[in-house]
Amino acid sequence: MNTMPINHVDLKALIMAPTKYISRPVPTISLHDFDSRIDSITAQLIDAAEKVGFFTIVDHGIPRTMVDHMFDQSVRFFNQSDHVKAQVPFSAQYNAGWEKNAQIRLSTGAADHKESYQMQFGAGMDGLWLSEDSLPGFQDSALSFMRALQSVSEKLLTCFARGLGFEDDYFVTAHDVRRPESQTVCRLLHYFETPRVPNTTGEIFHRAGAHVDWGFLTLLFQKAGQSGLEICPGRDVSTSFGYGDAWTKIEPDIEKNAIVCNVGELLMFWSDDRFKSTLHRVKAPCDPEDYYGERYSIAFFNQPCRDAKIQGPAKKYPLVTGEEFTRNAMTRNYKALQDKLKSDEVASKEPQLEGGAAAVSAQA
Ligand SMILES: O=C(O)CCC(=O)C(=O)O
Ligand SMILES: [Fe+2]
Repeated sequence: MNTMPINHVDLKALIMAPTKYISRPVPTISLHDFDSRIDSITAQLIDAAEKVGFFTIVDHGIPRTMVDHMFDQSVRFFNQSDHVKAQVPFSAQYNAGWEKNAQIRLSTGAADHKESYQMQFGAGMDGLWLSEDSLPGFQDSALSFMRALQSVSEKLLTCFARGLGFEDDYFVTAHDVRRPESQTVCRLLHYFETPRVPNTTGEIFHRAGAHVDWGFLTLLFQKAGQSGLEICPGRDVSTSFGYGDAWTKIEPDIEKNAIVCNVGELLMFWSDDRFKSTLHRVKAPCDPEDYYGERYSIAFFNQPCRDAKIQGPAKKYPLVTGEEFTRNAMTRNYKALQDKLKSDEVASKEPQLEGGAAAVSAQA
């Protein structure tokens, strides 16, 4: 939810300036012996959500072989020709499907150089899976992986409910992926290799422009060596674009099979702003030490069911449904982007603002 007005600064110049980094501990939280340690895990999660908005979880029970298998499936998917992938185009209505170079971020006013494919659990995916003939076994593998992520997510949702003083199953029920109202999304991401030679046009090859996620909680897998994810630390910058601020790298930790988690705007809202959604990006490579190769990542966005009733324990904000929250976020971002494009005079064509992941700063 990018609620703050856009800073009218020369973003391009700031993006091209050498990035300032600070090191900042991003908590690592183990889920081992979850049932007997739930209170201690809850305390750690709450602390991380309040102070950083980003944390990693380990000992979550998803074997690395399963993660690697899903990355292999992702490579298989993206290796299909564009013509084939275009058979399952991104649908704004269902927030699912494939997009390429279509997600324009509010922070950059330009499209990310990437392609992504979003999958859901239910009927919203009708017609949005490639056929078994084109990609045998893909759908089964993806759904098994998504179910595994859902079960890890449910542990975290239970802790967040307990930490906020709700019944333990409160968030789990609101995010029930077996229901047709489910909006939870798994997103495969593929960023293209970036040329190392400085380009004469000055075009910046954004990977994922700075944004905050608007869902509840995002779980992200990275691949060994394919770095680039960065967060802009500090609570104060969580709702503005913070260019020029100091960033912190979140390197892939494959040895520990870590899942990177971040609080989305919805959890911030639902906690009456107690938990902070944090600005992050996949950096446009520009410094010599940056990673310029192609990058694959997998994000799982916990989203509430359309009919979930959303209001924090202190009722700081009026109650909204899951559907309204999503629609409001998209409308606000859509409008903000249009204003930005107008003011930047870069609106040479109508941006592709389908909503959801391929929309402005959506799911992303
Ligand atoms: O690819 C990544 O590492 C991050 C992706 C991301 O932030 C998003 O899709 O919301
Ligand atoms: Fe994100």
